[in-house]
Amino acid sequence: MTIAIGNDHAGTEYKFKIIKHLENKGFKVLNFGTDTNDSMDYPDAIHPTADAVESGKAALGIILCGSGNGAQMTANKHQGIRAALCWNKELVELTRQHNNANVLTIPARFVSLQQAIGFVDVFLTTEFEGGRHQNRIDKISC
Ligand SMILES: O=C(CO)[C@H](O)[C@H](O)[C@H](O)COP(=O)(O)O
Repeated sequence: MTIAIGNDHAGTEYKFKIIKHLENKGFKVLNFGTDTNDSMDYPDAIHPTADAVESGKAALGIILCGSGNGAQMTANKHQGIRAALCWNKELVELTRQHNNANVLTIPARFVSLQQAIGFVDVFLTTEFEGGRHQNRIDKISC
C-alpha cells in the first residue's frame, strides 16, 4: 500500500520517524512535506499530499503541522478528502470506522512521537464500518 505524507516545519521530525516506521512495515511512502525545520507555509505541502490521495496515487494520507488545524483545513478543501484531526487513539479508530477518513492529521506540537506512531498504526489497521455511516458520508459533499 502507498501512503502520502505531508508536513510543515513543525512536523518534520515526526515525519521522518513515521516514514521509517512505515517503510519498516513494508509500506511505500510518497513524501510531499518539507524535510527541514525552516519555516514554511503548510498549504504548499498539504495540497500535493491531498492531491495524491484524491487521484489514487496513494491509498491514504498522513499530514502534520503544529496544531493540526491548518493542515486539516487545507486537506478538507479537496472534494475527495476526509481529513480527521486526532489527538488520541480512540478518535483515530472512530474516524476510520465511522467517517472512513482517508487522511490522518497529527498535531505534532501536542502529542508525543510515541503517540503519533500509535495513531498511524491504528489508522492503517482499522476498517470502515459502512452501513449507516456510508449514508452520512454521502451527505457531506455540498
Ligand atoms: O498552521 C498551523 C496551525 O493551524 C500549524 O500548527 C503550523 O504548524 C503553525 O502555525 C506554525 O507556527 P510557527 O509559529 O510559524 O512555527
